[in-house]
Amino acid sequence: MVSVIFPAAGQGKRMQAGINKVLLTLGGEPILVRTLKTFSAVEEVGELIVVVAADEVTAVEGQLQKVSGLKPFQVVAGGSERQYSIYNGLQQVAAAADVVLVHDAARPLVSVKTIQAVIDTARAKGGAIAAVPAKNTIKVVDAEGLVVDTPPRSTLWEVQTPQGFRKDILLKANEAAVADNFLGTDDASLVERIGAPVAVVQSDYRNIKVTTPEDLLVAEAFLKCTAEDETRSLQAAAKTAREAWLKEAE
Ligand SMILES: Nc1ccn([C@@H]2O[C@H](COP(=O)(O)OP(=O)(O)OP(=O)(O)O)[C@@H](O)[C@H]2O)c(=O)n1
Ligand SMILES: C[C@](O)(CO)[C@H](O)COP(=O)(O)O
Repeated sequence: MVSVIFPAAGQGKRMQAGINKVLLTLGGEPILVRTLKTFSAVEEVGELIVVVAADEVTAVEGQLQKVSGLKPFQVVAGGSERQYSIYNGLQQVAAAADVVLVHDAARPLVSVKTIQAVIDTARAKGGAIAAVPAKNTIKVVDAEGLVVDTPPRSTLWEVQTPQGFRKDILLKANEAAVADNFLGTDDASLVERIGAPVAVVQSDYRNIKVTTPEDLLVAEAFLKCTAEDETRSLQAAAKTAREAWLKEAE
């Protein structure tokens, strides 16, 4: 059985909405609800553990009880950092779970295909993370703002969530991070530290983390055009327009 922990206890400072951004509406429903519905569509997922700020637990629980079609869920209080929120969620994982996924509640456009691939790869390899190949050249920059390295782009992936691990591995990695006072920006970095393998699963560029106000615009646009065949029809329309433009110049 797969348990999924959803860190949703952030303050959404960069969104500047004055409230927890995962409660903002996207395409007519709260970001958090959209995210939970997608995971509920995955057969192997057995429980949803939603981690919110302590003063939001009761309200979020009440609202989620009104949503139909969700897998069994619990709402628990988070911590001051994403990693601490996940650690709190981990304490609640059911004994029957063999794989635990962590997924930012703020990534509502994740696909069922990516979730399933992360589950399968985590079971096979121990750890798996959704990611996309870097599109831009990435530089390593020192404290003075000088470039110190340009890693080959073919080796660089932009990491997303879900990130999935066999339960024992994720628990061990979190305990080690607590013991060493290590704070990572994603879950895999904790697992890498204990020497366990983490495999990359190619996701898609739509699985954005809604972070700043313009991300809401982008996410709404993606929602209007979710299926791959719709992307292809956009590509075809762009090609036709280009041909017309070139013809006009003749
Ligand atoms: N103490 C925290 C901080 C973040 N998160 C969650 O981790 C995810 C990714 O974090 P981020 O996008 O940085 O969200 P915020 O912390 O809300 O944003 P900001 O940094 O702009 O305040 C979000 O779903 C957020 O709710 C969490 O559960 N607990
Ligand atoms: C885990 C993550 O989503 C991978 O891209 C990201 O590192 C979360 O970072 P944030 O600073 O909490 O937004």
